Amino acid sequence: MTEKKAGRAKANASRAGTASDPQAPVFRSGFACLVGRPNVGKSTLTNALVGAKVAITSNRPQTTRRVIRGIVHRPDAQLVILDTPGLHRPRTLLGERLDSLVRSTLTEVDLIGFCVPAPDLIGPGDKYLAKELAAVKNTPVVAIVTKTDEVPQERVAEQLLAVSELGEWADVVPVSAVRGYQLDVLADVLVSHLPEGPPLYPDGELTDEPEQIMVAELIREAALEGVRDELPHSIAVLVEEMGPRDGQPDLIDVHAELYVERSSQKAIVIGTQGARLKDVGTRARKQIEALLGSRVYLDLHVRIAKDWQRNPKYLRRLGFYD
Ligand SMILES: Nc1nc2c(ncn2[C@@H]2O[C@H](COP(=O)(O)OP(=O)(O)OP(=O)(O)O)[C@@H](O)[C@H]2O)c(=O)[nH]1
Repeated sequence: MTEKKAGRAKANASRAGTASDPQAPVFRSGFACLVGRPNVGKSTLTNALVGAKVAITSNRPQTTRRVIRGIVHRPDAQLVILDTPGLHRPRTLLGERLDSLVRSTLTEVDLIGFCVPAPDLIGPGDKYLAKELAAVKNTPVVAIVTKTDEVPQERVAEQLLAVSELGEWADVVPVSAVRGYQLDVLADVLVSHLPEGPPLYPDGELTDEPEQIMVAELIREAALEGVRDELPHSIAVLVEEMGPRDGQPDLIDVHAELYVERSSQKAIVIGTQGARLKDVGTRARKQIEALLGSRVYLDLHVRIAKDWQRNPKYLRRLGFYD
């Protein structure tokens, strides 16, 4: 069953027995997915729309490797956002899998948000994506010009025009996730393109991403802070075990492994006499405690998994399936 159908089945099951009322105001629901080059602000926008930190942001490209959902609950609608990794031309096996993940996601959603940052000139990456999106039939695409706070009004206007010329968009909306500019307008526009339907998830639920994956992403984010360019593509985190400690239900033990590809990278992550790893652990623990609302003991090990990005065995262990 596809994700969309599974969601609908879940929703229908929970509403069985409810008589339909012809006078009831229209409720819309569905899945939207934000695509765009790496670093264009998809995660930040997801967080801003959802109003909680569910996707991981960083000023490094391609930190989002998994589809993470945020759910916007409104009185008139429910918008489930799939936050996709940056769609890019495949370079490694990992890249190919990301792309097939993104492509299959695109065909299963009700709506696509195509993000293009206001400050950057339209480049080959945006054109490549626009072409990909044109091939996705029967799904409305809303073009979103992001980071408008970084440039003057005239530049925003220029970019709106340039983006409009890139393809057939259902709407074009400028927005600043950081300033909260036009977020409500964007939410209205996105919702207007959703089909009528009942809520897909229970009220109050922000994300159904398994907690372990979110915890792994928080550790990865902490490990990436302030490191050199080569590392982001080479770090992966796997949470081996997570759960309340025996006899201490208010303390959650998290055992995680941080994979790098080479011993030189291991040295960078660990730092002089383990100082950096200790710092990464402390920062990650605070984030995890905030996420889980509980005290956390974080046990973090660094391992070398040579060429894990090209090794199907490691990719499977890290949750990237064929
Ligand atoms: N000034 C400004 N910066 C923004 C805005 N939105 C995002 N950013 C910054 O842009 C950088 C990238 O944002 P992300 O949300 O991680 O981008 P992404 O598209 O999800 O990136 P990937 O996960 O690599 O695909 C971060 O440093 C954000 O703080 C915005 O509205 N204004």
